[in-house]
Amino acid sequence: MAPTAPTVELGHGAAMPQLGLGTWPMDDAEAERVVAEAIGLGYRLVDTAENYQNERGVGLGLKASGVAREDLFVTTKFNKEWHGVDLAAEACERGLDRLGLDYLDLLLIHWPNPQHGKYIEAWEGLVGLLESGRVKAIGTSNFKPTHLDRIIEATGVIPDVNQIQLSPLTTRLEARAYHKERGIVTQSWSPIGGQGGEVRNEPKVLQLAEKYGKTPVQVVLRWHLDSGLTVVPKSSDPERLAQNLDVFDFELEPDDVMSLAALDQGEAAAADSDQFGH
Ligand SMILES: NC(=O)C1=CN([C@@H]2O[C@H](COP(=O)(O)OP(=O)(O)OC[C@H]3O[C@@H](n4cnc5c(N)ncnc54)[C@H](OP(=O)(O)O)[C@@H]3O)[C@@H](O)[C@H]2O)C=CC1
Repeated sequence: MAPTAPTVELGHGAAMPQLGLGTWPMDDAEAERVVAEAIGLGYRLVDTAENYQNERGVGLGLKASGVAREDLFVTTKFNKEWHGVDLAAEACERGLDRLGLDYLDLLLIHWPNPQHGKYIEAWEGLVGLLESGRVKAIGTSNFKPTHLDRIIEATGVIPDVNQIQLSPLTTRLEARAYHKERGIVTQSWSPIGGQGGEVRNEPKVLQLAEKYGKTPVQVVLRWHLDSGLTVVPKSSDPERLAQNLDVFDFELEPDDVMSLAALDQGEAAAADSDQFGH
């Protein structure tokens, strides 16, 4: 059995596993099966979203796993239609209802949608949910430093987590430096390159896989962990789920971490949250 991922302490005190299960794109039936399997393998963090339309399946998978609620870490996110103080609270209640839970470990604003103009109000709503204890941690996703500046200035409350697209091909140095300065934990989405998967076929990755006797995906996941990042890789396959969690018995040498970061294709290769979002 693979080990359970170590945790990182978030700004508001919650302990979040450094590695968890991504669930996009899974439908309810697939999510129910995969979430239960993953927890059985040792996963404790599950990442979903209103937008994935699989929270009900995720919730059934959590229950089917038989693992106690307090030993699980559940993240969901809400869409821009809920960007408002009271609307964010309603989005949380609806998410909880779909998941069949009575609290969330982490609730994220999925995209800032700056053209919609209401993400500061959404953040104020999340601050209220944190204070009421309905959520243990609050955060953002796809927020740039300019968006983060505005919500922090408006409330004085720093997000626990900012979940952004990040891999050796999109290393997001500016965002990471900003997060580090403020104690925000960076969580990488599409950490192994998403469905296209280019990063896992990079010659440098293949060479390091050979050197460490690991798979290319294990090398890429280790790059995130050795760079101080947290990750939510997705797999629906039992063997790959086990493989992706089995990355806590080796570390990359610092030179190898740097050589993978040198694959960066720049900010333009990442989804632009000023232009994109649901
Ligand atoms: N906040 C946001 O806006 C976003 C958040 N996310 C979150 O991040 C998660 C991860 O991102 P995602 O885009 O899924 O990309 P990932 O980088 O996790 O890559 C997933 C792909 O890699 C394949 N894969 C997984 N493990 C292995 C392996 N060991 N060897 C070979 N192939 C493998 C999967 O296929 P298979 O299933 O067949 O194994 C799937 O096609 C999502 O599931 C979601 O939870 C994603 C996008 C946006």
